This record gives sequence, structure tokens and C-alpha cells, in this order.
Amino acid sequence: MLETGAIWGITGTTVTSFMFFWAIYKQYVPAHFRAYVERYFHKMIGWISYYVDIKFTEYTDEGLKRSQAYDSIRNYLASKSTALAKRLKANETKNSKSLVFSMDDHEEIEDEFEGVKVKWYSNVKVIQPQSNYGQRSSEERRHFTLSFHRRHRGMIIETYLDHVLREGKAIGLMNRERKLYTNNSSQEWYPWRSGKWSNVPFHHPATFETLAMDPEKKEGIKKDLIKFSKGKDYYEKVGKPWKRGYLLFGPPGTGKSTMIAAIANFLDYDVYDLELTTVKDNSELKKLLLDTTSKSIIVIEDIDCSLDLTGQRKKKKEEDEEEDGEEKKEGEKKPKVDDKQSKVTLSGLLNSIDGLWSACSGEKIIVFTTNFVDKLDPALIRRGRMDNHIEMSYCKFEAFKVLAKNYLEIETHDLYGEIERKLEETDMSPADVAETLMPKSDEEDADICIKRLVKTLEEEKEKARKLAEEEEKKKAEKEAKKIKKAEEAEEKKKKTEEDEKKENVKGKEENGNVSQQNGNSIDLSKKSDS
Ligand SMILES: Nc1ncnc2c1ncn2[C@@H]1O[C@H](COP(=O)(O)OP(=O)(O)OP(=O)(O)O)[C@@H](O)[C@H]1O
Ligand SMILES: [Mg+2]
Repeated sequence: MLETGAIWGITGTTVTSFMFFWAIYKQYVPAHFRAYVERYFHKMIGWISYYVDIKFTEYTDEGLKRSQAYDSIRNYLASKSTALAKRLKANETKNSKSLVFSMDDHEEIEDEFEGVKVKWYSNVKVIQPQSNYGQRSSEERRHFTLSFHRRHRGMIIETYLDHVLREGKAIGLMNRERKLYTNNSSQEWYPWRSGKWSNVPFHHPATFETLAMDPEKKEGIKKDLIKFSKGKDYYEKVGKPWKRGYLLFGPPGTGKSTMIAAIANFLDYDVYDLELTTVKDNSELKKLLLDTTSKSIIVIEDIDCSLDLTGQRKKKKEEDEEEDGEEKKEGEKKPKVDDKQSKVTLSGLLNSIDGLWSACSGEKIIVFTTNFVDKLDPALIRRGRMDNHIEMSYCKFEAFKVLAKNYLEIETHDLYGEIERKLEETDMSPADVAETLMPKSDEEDADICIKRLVKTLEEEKEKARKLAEEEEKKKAEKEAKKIKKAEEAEEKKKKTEEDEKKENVKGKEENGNVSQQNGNSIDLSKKSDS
């Protein structure tokens, strides 16, 4: 009988020989021939093996969309890995105080369900696509493989996988940290770099309670959101993709961005802040939107400035303005578009937000914000696309009361009556009111801040009066200039007409003289004949 040492000796020699031949095989056998050999090798294994393998890839739809099944399996396996896997990957969690462990690449763990043992393998494959310029840039593609005995095929497919996906989804929701995403330019889209979106934890403190606006309007929005988030079956019944569009419009500082944060906190959704100017074309836009998850808000801020999406109407308006010689209003943001950079078109955007592509994953809210709603193409904001149009207006008394409660913790004051009147007469944004109300030092109490607001409102009113006067003056000057120009044109026209008349008369007279001379010459000839 062989001793243990001898057995190790034989095994060691065998392994060394195997590794030697494997190295020779890899080095000298051409890649296409190796692929051929490996294909038949796997086929042969399939004939003799009692085990069934199922592969779950990280991306589905030819790499376009992240697989939800893969994410659920990863969550499920992470919960098992801490106790079972030999090699773990550690990730930081929400508060980065504790770590979450998951299965490392090329690791395996065993799971047991209703007395049946299965094995999970985590795999990663590095592929090297050839770029246009001959440079190689590698990508990592991950997948899990589930391996089990073929006699349990029915149970695994019907019951076990359902259990894994359900548990994984629940773990994902429990561990979920809400994120604020921003899109990367397409050069950074490889998974080993930053992917299509970069994210940071979303911790905006705004809520509907702290949002200053008309309470009735606020209640209406909250009800609409609740109905939407619970409306899966309803949307299915009426045959509409489960998404809703919000258009937030109003002057700067009236709380449009704050409202988005409040909606995200209210529904517990992620936020995708889509910067359209960095999106190269329509197809890139589709890919970006496909890579967003459900339970999210997709935001395009200042849509009127993002791209030239305002269509023919804008061009026409600009032409009209040029004709009038009108200057652009102060504060009006110019489109920050470089035509060479982004080729996203209006129809491309419409297609992405409510074409067939938009229905690929549900429970999404799309929000556009703008300061100038009249500048937008009606096609972009029609109901069905932007279902709810919300005007964020200057601060009125009801909104002021919310701000006073938030910033000064008071619900009433002797000057409230005066403030109410003044707010009706003055256009002041909630951002300006909030800034005026905020105590600037420990010595400042509510009384000082409220009085400061009254003073600021008076100053604003005076400023607005002066501005209106100036505008009136400018308008009158412009009108006078227009009238003068019209009079000059009329005078010029008259003068031209008179000149033309004179020319005609002169011409006729000259013609008359010529014919008289001709008549004379005939007479003379007659005379000479006679
Ligand atoms: N309605 C509001 N309720 C509470 N706070 C507000 C409100 N509006 C503005 N604020 C305050 O003013 C700041 C600026 O507001 P926000 O950025 O939401 O304005 P906006 O309408 O998005 O402006 P812009 O059009 O310039 O993007 C916020 O941080 C918030 O503190
Ligand atoms: Mg904003």
C-alpha cells in the first residue's frame, strides 16, 4: 500500500505535468483551434455529466440593460457569502461605518433548499473589443452560474429560483441607499471605469412639510404622487406605461429643484439628473434611459436651455424679435448648446420619454423644469407627456407662513397682516424671503428677522416701481422712435412719388417738343418738294 507521502508525491507530479502541458497548449495551439476543442469538450461533458448549469448575466438585451435578476441573485448570495464563501469582497455601506460582504469573482458557494444542494459560481470574463483607432480597451462581463443535479430540474426552476429572486429583491430594497445619479460622457461608459451614470448618496433634506407653497396645491400634488406610486395595476389595466411626467415652471428661486427633492424623499425614489448637453445623440439618450432603474425620478433641469429643443416656434419667435429689434429679457438664460457636441433632437427626446423604449421599466417620474414655459414646444409638454403642469410662483402669504415656521419657529406675529398686504403687492421669490428671514447671528431673534422682511419688502416694492417707470419710459421712447421712423418713411415715399411724377411730366414735354420738331421737318421737306 502506498503511504500518504507517496500519494502526495504522485499527485504533485501529476499536477505539475498537467500544468506544464496546459501552458504548452495555451501557448502553441492557435486561439481558433482552442475554441473549437473547448466547444467539443463542453459538449462531451454535457453528455456524461449529471449536472445542469444556468447562467445569469449582469446585462441583458445585448448588453443594453442591467439585469434585475442578476442584482437580486447578487443580493441573495451576499447574504449567504459571509458565512460560506472563502473569498469575499467588502463594500462600504450607507454610513461607511459597517461593511457589506459579497462573493468575490471566481468564487463558489453551496446553498441548500428543501434538502437539495446547489452550487453558485461567480465568474468574470475580460473581453477586449477592437476600437476604431486600433486601440484596445478591455471590458469586464460578470455572470453567475447555478449548478444542480438534473433530477431536481423541475423544483429548481419552478420553486428555488423564484425563492432566490424574491428574497434578493427584498434584501435589495432593505439595503437600498437612495442615490443621486448624473450621466457620464460616452467615453467613460466601460464598466471598469464609471459606467453610464455616476452616483452619490442622496441626502437632500427638503420635504413637502418644509416646501413653501399654496397648501391646497401641495395636497393635490401629494395625492397625485400617492395614486401614481400605487397604480401598477391601474396603469396595466388602461394599457399605459407606468410613468408620469411633471413640468415645473416658474421664476428662479421659487422652489422647482426643492420640489424634486421633496418628491424623491416623499416616494423614496432615486434621482437621475440628466445633463442633456453631454449626451451625444438620440441613441446614446436611449441607452442612458434604459440604464435607469424603476422607482426613480429622471430630471432635466432648465429644459429650455439644455438643447435647441424648442423647434420651429422658437426660430419664428427669434425672427420676430429680430424684426422688432427687441432685446432679450434680463436674466434669460441662453441655450448652453454647442451644436457639434450634442445631436439630441426634439423627436429623439420625445421618443425616449414616451416611445416604445420608455415602457421598458416602470414606476418612473420624468420632471422638466423651466423658467420660461412659453419658450417650449407644445409637443414637448402636452398632457400625456407632461401630465402635471405645476407653476411655482412668487412667495404669497401661505408660503411665507411655512418659511417663517421653518426658519424662525413662529406661527404668528403682529406684523403678519402688513406682510400679507406687502406680499400681494410685491414679487419676491421664496428663496429671497427665506434668505431675509434667516437669522444672521445668535443675537438676531424672530422679531428682528420679521422686521427686516417688512423693510426688504418695502425696498423691493420701491425697486419694482422704479423699474416699471423706467420700462414705461423705454417703451414710450421706443414707440416714439417707431412713429418717427414711420413718418420718415412716409415722407420719403411721398418725395419719391413726387419726383417720379415730375420726371414723367418732363418726359412727356420733351416728347411733345420732339414730335413738333418732326412735324416741322416734314413741312419743310414738303416745301422743298414743291
Ligand atoms: N418654495 C420653496 N419652499 C422652501 N424653500 C424654498 C422654496 N423656493 C426656494 N426655496 C429656497 O431657495 C433655494 C433655491 O430654491 P430652488 O433651487 O429650489 O429654486 P429653483 O426654482 O429651482 O430656481 P432656478 O430656476 O434658478 O433653478 C432653496 O435651496 C430653498 O432653500
Ligand atoms: Mg433649480
